[in-house]
Amino acid sequence: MLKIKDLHTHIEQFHILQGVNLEVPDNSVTVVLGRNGAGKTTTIRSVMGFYPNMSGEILFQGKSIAKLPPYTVAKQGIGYVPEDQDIFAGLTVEENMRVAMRREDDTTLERQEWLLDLFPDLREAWKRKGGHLSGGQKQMLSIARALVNETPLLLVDEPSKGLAPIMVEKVMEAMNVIRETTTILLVEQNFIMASQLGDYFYMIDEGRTVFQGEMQLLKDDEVLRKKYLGIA
Ligand SMILES: Nc1ncnc2c1ncn2[C@@H]1O[C@H](COP(=O)(O)OP(=O)(O)OP(=O)(O)O)[C@@H](O)[C@H]1O
Repeated sequence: MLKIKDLHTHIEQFHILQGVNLEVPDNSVTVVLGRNGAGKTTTIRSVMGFYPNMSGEILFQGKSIAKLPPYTVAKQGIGYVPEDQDIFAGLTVEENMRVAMRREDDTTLERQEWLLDLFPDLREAWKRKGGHLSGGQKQMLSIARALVNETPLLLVDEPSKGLAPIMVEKVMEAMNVIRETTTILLVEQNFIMASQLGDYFYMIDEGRTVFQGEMQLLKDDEVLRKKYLGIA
């Protein structure tokens, strides 16, 4: 679904990514792990086309998307849920959904219904303004917005960040349903969530891919987890 080869990204004068290699197989959940500042968010944002000052190859369904601007990347069918949730505080949940739609046809409205079944909290908060939602509801809305259009690939940046445990649970349950129809690339520091959802992992350290494999490998390898994640 997605292939990243030797990605280098500069932000201003800084050489942030210095060789990220990553593959996301169809119908999988692939998790990007690494310490704070390792380059996980920059990797996802590079795929979305936020940094024109990059080199390397980014292939989505076999087609190069490197250096395309974010709206073009999104239109190819890549949904993006940023770390800080891109919802409009002054618009209601309903309006936030409508703004995200590329078309208001039956298929899109059916997808919206499916998303509201997946996140009943959003149905309940339908007429509430984005700014008045809880952190968990904002995260759900951000995910729903990214998925309301035809989206073969979803990039999600730390969906559990700052959420109460009950909300983490709800988001994780929803992701488990979403994975049945959507390939996912997930950045996640919460190792419980990462290890329960992930089929494969990539470890990024100092802007480079340093390790990769099936998630089971990492679950079984305490030394590796300690070395790169600082957790036992
Ligand atoms: N706009 C920017 N200007 C300068 N440096 C930046 C900028 N954005 C990110 N960086 C630096 O790039 C490095 C990678 O940041 P990135 O956000 O990708 O890390 P991360 O692995 O996602 O970590 P975190 O879990 O803390 O979000 C960090 O050292 C960060 O300080």
